[in-house]
Amino acid sequence: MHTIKKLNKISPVIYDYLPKENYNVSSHLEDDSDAFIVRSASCHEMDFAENTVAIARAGAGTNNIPIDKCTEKGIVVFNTPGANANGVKELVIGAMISASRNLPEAYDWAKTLKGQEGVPALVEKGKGQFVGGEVKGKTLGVIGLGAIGIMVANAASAIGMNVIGYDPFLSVDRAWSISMYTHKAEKLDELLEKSDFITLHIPQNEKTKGFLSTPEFSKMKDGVIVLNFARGGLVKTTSLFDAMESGKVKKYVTDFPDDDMLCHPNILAIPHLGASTPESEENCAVMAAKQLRDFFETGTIVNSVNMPECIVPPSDAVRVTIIHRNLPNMVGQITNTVAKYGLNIADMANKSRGDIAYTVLNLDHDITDEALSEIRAIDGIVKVRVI
Ligand SMILES: NC(=O)C1=CN([C@@H]2O[C@H](COP(=O)(O)OP(=O)(O)OC[C@H]3O[C@@H](n4cnc5c(N)ncnc54)[C@H](O)[C@@H]3O)[C@@H](O)[C@H]2O)C=CC1
Ligand SMILES: O=C(O)C(=O)COP(=O)(O)O
Repeated sequence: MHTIKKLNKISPVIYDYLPKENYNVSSHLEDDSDAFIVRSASCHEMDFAENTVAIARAGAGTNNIPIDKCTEKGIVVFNTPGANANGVKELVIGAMISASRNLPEAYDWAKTLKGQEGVPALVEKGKGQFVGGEVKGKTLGVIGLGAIGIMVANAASAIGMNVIGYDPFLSVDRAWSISMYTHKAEKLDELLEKSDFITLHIPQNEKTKGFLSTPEFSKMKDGVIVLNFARGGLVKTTSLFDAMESGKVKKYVTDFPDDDMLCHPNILAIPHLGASTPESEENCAVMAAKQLRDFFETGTIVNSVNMPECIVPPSDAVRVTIIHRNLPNMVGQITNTVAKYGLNIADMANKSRGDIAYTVLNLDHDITDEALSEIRAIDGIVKVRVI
């Protein structure tokens, strides 16, 4: 029985993929669970137990997980790339149009007419104060052409916008799905200088914190609308407020508001709803549950943010999975130890990613605790598991 602690509310569809005969999935487990499934709850303060082998982020961003600490401890961190991208894309397009057409202000004003006489006439008389531009023919700058950025770019092209994308790390696979109408900027400045709307779709990490700050705002067009459905820390708040004060930024639309943004007249503050749709929640839960189950039952690793991809088919053999440092002669030492105990390796896989590597051995016979202890004692071995 594997224990999987839920750190957030996760779509119940996970139980279809993690049957209760083999998996105890609950939010009431102790912190020494074999694995965790999480959305946005912070795991930074957690101390992980020796038996913890995986964390599945049912979503895209993993800045709530201490990735380096997990790698040190041989904990595989998964995410679910693309599973909530459509949910975010739809909200970005909707919020962009809402901001341009002054819808939040208009909704609030319409409510003030409640109880007055002749509402239809008052509506006609007052509507002029909310005139707002159409997005067709305007330029949208998309920073980050990953799962979400590409969908936003393509949807914006489809409603007649000119789109400039910027992503110096664009993968070849992703490039295939970008509409031919998206102009790819070589330099961020080109996007900043030409865009009427700018939308952020990059991860938040040490390199991207404060990605938009005073130098970037100063290069933007006057009256630009900036959208942030990625993470709050990507925009330096003091620079943003200065840019709003000077009229450089007309509106800021954010899924990650902090206290001083909540009642600001030119900030559309959304309570992190990008992925909060039944569809996205289900897609993420299914993907996370499948990845955990594959990992527990076969040792397969896909969509990990800290370990190499390694797809190993199910097998009746005794399987030993080993996470270890990516150093010369690690595999040699492991296989020598196995041979010393008279065990034959029927099949094996070995993959690496930076400083870390993963070896999977299929053995013809059961492995003894003594042999396992000897493998664990090899310098550079991080985690050993028998399936
Ligand atoms: N509001 C919400 O509910 C949601 C927010 N997100 C946020 O959106 C982010 C992006 O999500 P996805 O598109 O699914 O991820 P993704 O990994 O598919 O795409 C991220 C893209 O950003 C690019 N990138 C990284 N650093 C960059 C830089 N310095 N300049 C330009 N491009 C850079 C990468 O090359 C990649 O193409 C997530 O990391 C997460 O923080 C994701 C899902 C839901
Ligand atoms: O997937 C992401 O990165 C998100 O921001 C979605 O977060 P959530 O799962 O809604 O807490």
